[in-house]
Amino acid sequence: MTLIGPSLMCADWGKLKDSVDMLERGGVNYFHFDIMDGSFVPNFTMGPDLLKALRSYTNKPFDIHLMVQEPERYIEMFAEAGADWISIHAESKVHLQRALHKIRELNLRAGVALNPSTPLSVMDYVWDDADYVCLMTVNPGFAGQSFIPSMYKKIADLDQLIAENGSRIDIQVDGNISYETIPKVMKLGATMLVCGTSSLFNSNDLEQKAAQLTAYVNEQYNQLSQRRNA
Ligand SMILES: O=C(CO)[C@H](O)[C@H](O)COP(=O)(O)O
Repeated sequence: MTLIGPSLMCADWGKLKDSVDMLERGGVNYFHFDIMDGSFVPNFTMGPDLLKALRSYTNKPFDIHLMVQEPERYIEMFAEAGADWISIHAESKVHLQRALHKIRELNLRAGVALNPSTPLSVMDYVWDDADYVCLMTVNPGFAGQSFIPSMYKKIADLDQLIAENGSRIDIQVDGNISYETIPKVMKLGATMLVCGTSSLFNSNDLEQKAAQLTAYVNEQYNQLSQRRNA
């Protein structure tokens, strides 16, 4: 199964609860929150109070992408606010292994997020400490950018490394995940899609958009499974 997670930074913040309701009715699998500190990335977004405000309205997992300079300082804060999965950037000021361990100690799924230019070798000694890798397919900080073409090879390389390591890590892709890029990233091994302006948040009828996207992703998944089993 390939999971769809709307990137809530792309939603209308004046109607966030309604957006969450509509997206859930449309069949999305999790909600993705981009947390930006104005330092690791040149933008500001949401914080733990926003998670708390939305937590009671859905049982779907909250996926927290910490685009912050010192993520280790905020893991507990977001766990208490309702996070289920937390990814931290390998490029931030962090003891990566310790931070991943800390996330898992809180019974959450731990993710490593990588900027487009960061080599996959940063995963070399933490394969056993992570549950997913969030590959940024645009430079982090802003929605509405173009997919960086060299990221196709990076997804394929990561998929191969995961197989070589016998690991069960999921590949999440984030940035310009659209009807055009989805078949390609899924074919290369992506199992978690972060969906923003390119595929979901370009209409007010979010339920219909989510249902259409869910049907499309499921169809792609079934086609891929058939080809792999043929
Ligand atoms: O992480 C992000 C930006 O840093 C957003 O989640 C993502 O870019 C949003 O999707 P789209 O590119 O389709 O607008």
